[in-house]
Amino acid sequence: MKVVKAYEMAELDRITIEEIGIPSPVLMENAARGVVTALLERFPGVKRILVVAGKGNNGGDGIAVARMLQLKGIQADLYLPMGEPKGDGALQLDIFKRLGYKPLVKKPNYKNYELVVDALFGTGFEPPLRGDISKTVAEINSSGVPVVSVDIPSGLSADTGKVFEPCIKAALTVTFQFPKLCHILYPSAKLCGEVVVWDISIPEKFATKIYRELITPESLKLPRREVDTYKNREGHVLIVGGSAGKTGAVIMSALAATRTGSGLVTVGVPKGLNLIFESRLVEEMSLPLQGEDRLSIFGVDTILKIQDKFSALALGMGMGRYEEGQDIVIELLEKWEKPILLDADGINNLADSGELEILKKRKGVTILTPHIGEFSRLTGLSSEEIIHHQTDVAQEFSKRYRCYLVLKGARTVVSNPEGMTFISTRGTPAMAKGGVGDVLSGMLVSLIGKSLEPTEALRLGVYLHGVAGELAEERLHTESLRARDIIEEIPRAYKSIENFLKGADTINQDDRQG
Ligand SMILES: NC(=O)C1=CN([C@@H]2O[C@H](COP(=O)(O)OP(=O)(O)OC[C@H]3O[C@@H](n4cnc5c(N)ncnc54)[C@H](O)[C@@H]3O)[C@@H](O)[C@H]2O)[C@H](O)CC1
Ligand SMILES: [K+]
Repeated sequence: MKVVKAYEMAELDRITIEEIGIPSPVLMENAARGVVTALLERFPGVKRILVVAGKGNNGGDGIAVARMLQLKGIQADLYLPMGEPKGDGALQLDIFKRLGYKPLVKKPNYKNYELVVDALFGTGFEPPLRGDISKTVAEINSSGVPVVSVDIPSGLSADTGKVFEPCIKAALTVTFQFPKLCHILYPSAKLCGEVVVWDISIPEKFATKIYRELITPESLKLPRREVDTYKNREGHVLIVGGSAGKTGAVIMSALAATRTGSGLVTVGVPKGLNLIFESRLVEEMSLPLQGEDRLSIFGVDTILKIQDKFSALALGMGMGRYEEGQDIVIELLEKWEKPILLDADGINNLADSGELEILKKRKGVTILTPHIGEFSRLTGLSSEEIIHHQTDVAQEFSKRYRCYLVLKGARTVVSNPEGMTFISTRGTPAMAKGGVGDVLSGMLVSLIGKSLEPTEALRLGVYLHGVAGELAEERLHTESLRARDIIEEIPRAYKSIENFLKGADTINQDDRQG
């Protein structure tokens, strides 16, 4: 499913109205019907509703909602704090009045209602809120009455994860045709409550040029093993990293790669620490590299000499940040010709070197998997800028440096050099713990090493990781989840996606998905 910005929605709207000929009041009628349906499903038996409507089309939707509820015998009072609406909203008010209903003449007491429908502003709103209407928003919020927002909670911008104050805090938001960025990205998504996306007859095919998409299970392709396959054909990945005090990162990546399906997994680690890895790993092999408590630059030659043995390389987990580390990263980016995934200190060392341009010169596939902090180091952008515009900044970086990016956060965004971005809404706050990123990099390099098309591999890996985290949380407890528990759930996560694709909907799609 595509995720849109306000101007894209307006354009889709325009094409539908002008080129297909569906009149705008029909779209408004569809929109209002969606709000009424979702509202009554979520709040069955509700009797006293207040609809607060603005002067634009969002207000028009609200007036239609009030009319539809009244016709069902539910008290739905209409309050127009900014006066009578224009355009299609005026048409709606006329219909409302012809049916014998009248808008309230005085400011209502919000507490007299069981539910407030917020139809003040939608996609036409440009924050921040100006004028007296700020007070109305604050009063609705402080009334404690649950709010259903039409399209977007009034006060938010459709285009970003940023929260603008004051802003309506909704229990339910009913949006039209496509979710907007504010419904998906944090922190704005927290103000939307449950999000329902309602079909209002805008054809999906008009949205092909939109570069943002949610990762949904039906869009995934699982790896498939031929009956006559053998271990090398399933990929042999090399995972390079580790330093004194940080050996666990490589171990977790390696275990995750095995569970994700690699035929063979080798860890490339400082030889001074090799015994630690040998004693913790069973199925995985180790390649002792030059270096005592961290990798030395001489290890690069050792790796390059046997490059042919491997299908992909992951670099950086627990390697440490140091000058020689920067040289290791740069030399491998230059000379390793197969797919390379850079994570953690691999990214930090690249950022510290300031040699990002080297990414453009690579022949093989390059994947960077930064979390917000690492991406901030890499780009100089503030954490807020990144979080609020996660798809935009990921897209820009991928296009500029011709690489794949997995930008990790409460939402994770995958972007490719062509500029497509994919958002995963799977996962849980329980996954905010050390080691979880190392597990992801092991899973991703495994799928890349199995020769899946890179965008497909990253979309699947990120989704699988989120589902495995949710399953671990369900089995254990939010506070108790360890990164290793996620590895243990990879098999069940695979199964749940497989069952879903077979048509048995056993996937745990909770309301975080919207
Ligand atoms: N295809 C669809 O999605 C459909 C959407 N519908 C609804 O229409 C709105 C968008 O309507 P629009 O008239 O463009 O804008 P709004 O109603 O959101 O608001 C415009 C209104 O607000 C004033 N304004 C703007 N910024 C501010 C500000 N900072 N402070 C105060 N006032 C502000 C502006 O001057 C206008 O008066 C969409 O969200 C849907 O709900 C259709 O009904 C169906 C098709
Ligand atoms: K609204």
